[in-house]
Amino acid sequence: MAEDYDEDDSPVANFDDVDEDIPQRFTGDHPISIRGLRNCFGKQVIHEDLDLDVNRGEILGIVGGSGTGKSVLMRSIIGLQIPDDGTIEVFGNDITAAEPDEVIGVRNRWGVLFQGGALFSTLTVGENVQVPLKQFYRELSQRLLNEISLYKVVMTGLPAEAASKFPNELSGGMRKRAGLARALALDPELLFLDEPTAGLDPIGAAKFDELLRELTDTLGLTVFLITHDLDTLYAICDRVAVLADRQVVAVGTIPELLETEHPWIQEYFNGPRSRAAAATNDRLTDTRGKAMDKPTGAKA
Ligand SMILES: Nc1ncnc2c1ncn2[C@@H]1O[C@H](COP(=O)(O)OP(=O)(O)OP(=O)(O)O)[C@@H](O)[C@H]1O
Repeated sequence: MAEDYDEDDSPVANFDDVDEDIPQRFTGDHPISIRGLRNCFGKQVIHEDLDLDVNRGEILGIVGGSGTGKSVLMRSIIGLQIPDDGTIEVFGNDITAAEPDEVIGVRNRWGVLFQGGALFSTLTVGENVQVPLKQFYRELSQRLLNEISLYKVVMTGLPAEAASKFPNELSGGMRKRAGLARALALDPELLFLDEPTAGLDPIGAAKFDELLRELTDTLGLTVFLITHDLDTLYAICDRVAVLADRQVVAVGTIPELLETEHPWIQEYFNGPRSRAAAATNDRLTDTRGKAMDKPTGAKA
């Protein structure tokens, strides 16, 4: 992107040659495709021969008992954990075999919301959102950075004033939204979320879920969502992938998962908490209408 200057000598972006910088959106079926993944820490084997395809446009929930390797799987896909074996294709590129330059070209097409939000406490919310923008688009003027970050903040349902606040001046729910605004800074096609509703009260969690479903549909995102929250699984996930025994042992809609005989799946989805979540979701669907509440891509 070429640099230009406005009347007060601030550099402004020149978008004439911007097409060269922006990759085409991925049009294949599976923005993420994993085969034969193996991850170990010393003698501890976390994943062994793990396969997974994520469908374009879906919200895929990732569940599994504590320590089954959900976060390690996410870290492998975004290049923070080098696998011992296997291939991980993101947008059709095998990132495990890619040169660092190639990984950078893919990295600006995803956004990540880590557990806890991971905002920089010494930066305002707006400045936090500007961090990835500055990293990938060094030519953007401060004026444009301010405008883009404000737009992202408002898009996640925060008031405009939140952009000039520091993270510790916000509630837990607002901090999650601020983290989401930063994850969306680069207009990603893929969004990774690690337990985004952990620590939120049920109403705050339900509102965050609604926002996530709405943004996924309007922005055409594909979402990889690690969660323990059964309400989230029922309310917004198109499919759920279950990690157990070092692999993805099943992936499908919740009714499809219930047809499998895996003991962890039966215990998890047939337990009282799951039945309560299913009943709540059915009640909401009845009250507000199927079209509003059911995930668009859901088969169930
Ligand atoms: N950097 C590391 N070094 C050594 N062991 C690690 C490292 N990161 C993760 N592990 C181990 O890998 C296993 C899987 O961890 P991971 O955080 O992916 O689990 P998880 O499924 O996300 O768990 P939870 O639901 O409790 O968050 C755990 O036994 C953990 O101790």
